[in-house]
Amino acid sequence: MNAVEPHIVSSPTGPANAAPAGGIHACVRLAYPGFALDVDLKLPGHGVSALFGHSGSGKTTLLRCIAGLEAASVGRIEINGELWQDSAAGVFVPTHKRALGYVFQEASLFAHLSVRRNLEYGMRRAGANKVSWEQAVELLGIGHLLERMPGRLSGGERQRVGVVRALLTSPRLLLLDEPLAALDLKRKNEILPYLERLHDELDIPVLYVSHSPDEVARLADHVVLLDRGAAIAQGGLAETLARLDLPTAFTDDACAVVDAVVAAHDKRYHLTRLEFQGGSVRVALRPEPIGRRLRFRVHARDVSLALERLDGSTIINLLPVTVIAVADADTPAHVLVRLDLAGTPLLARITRLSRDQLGVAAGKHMWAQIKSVALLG
Ligand SMILES: Nc1ncnc2c1ncn2[C@@H]1O[C@H](COP(=O)(O)OP(=O)(O)OP(=O)(O)O)[C@@H](O)[C@H]1O
Repeated sequence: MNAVEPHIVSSPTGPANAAPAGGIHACVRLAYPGFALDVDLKLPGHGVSALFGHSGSGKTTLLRCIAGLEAASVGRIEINGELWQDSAAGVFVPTHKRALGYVFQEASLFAHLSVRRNLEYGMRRAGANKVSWEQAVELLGIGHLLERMPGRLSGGERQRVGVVRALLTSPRLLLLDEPLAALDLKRKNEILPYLERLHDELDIPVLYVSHSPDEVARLADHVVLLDRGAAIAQGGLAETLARLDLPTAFTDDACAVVDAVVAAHDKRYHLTRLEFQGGSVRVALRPEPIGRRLRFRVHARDVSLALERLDGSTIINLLPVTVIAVADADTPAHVLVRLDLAGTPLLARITRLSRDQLGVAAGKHMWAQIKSVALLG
């Protein structure tokens, strides 16, 4: 992690050579002694794209390239139709003209200015705001903190102020570099709902660097796995998590993530039915109203397989699935099975013995028994 001061960057008027809108394209190369970054990313122009990878895999370096902080980087960077860099054409828009908000592990605020003055300082240097003051302050829930001095903020509050400050610069792209890394679990859980609201209520694409599979599962729509400066996978979150061909380092806690909608509440048994593409599951009664979107996670170790529907069982979530592929798991005793549930990917971790006894192989129709479902958020 590079310790750099956060930027407050202003909104550019927009380079003359802007191309039609169309996602984030970051094709970047940069070499340090002993490390080379070489990626070609095509990411959606909305939602949260998580950059995930081990320490030293190049996540921060990639963000710094996108922000224009690495003058030696070469390649092409285009953000929803705005060209920030095209080395072949000699284009390099300087950082202060890239409409981006950058939030680091620890938001560094001016200690002698109140939260309000810190935010106003950022705004003064920005142009017309895409996100209003009221909207940004409300989204991150910092209205009651505006007159405080930074020294009297908790770590989580500082980060929320840092995100508001970044939003008030009218970014076309938000770069969040492990914004929760310096927080303990309690503070992390306090701030995550605010980050989820960002995602749900603002149309600003976010690149989110994280080491934490939990954060990625909870916040990301899209994921990029970085390994030694290369993007070894990129794609939709559910699809990428269910890939069996990635190094075990990324899959030792294999799970599937499913986006669902609250479909029904059963007050008698205190259960809620969540519907998703290809099926539904029942979970302990949820407070959310019918129609609310919810994401849940199913660990591969919590999914078992049967040849027939086993109704004489205490497991209430039984789903018909098709086996897509079988691969080695984290121990020699187990295999990971990728399953398809009418378009929704699931993973099961079963023993090799069961694989052979039940003839688990690609194309086979089976029943998945889901022992536990974890709601995210
Ligand atoms: N200014 C620099 N000069 C030389 N090497 C650097 C420089 N900045 C980073 N590196 C090296 O580049 C590699 C990638 O670093 P980077 O900070 O991008 O990784 P990261 O994935 O963000 O790691 P972490 O999760 O620990 O923050 C590391 O090997 C690091 O030592």
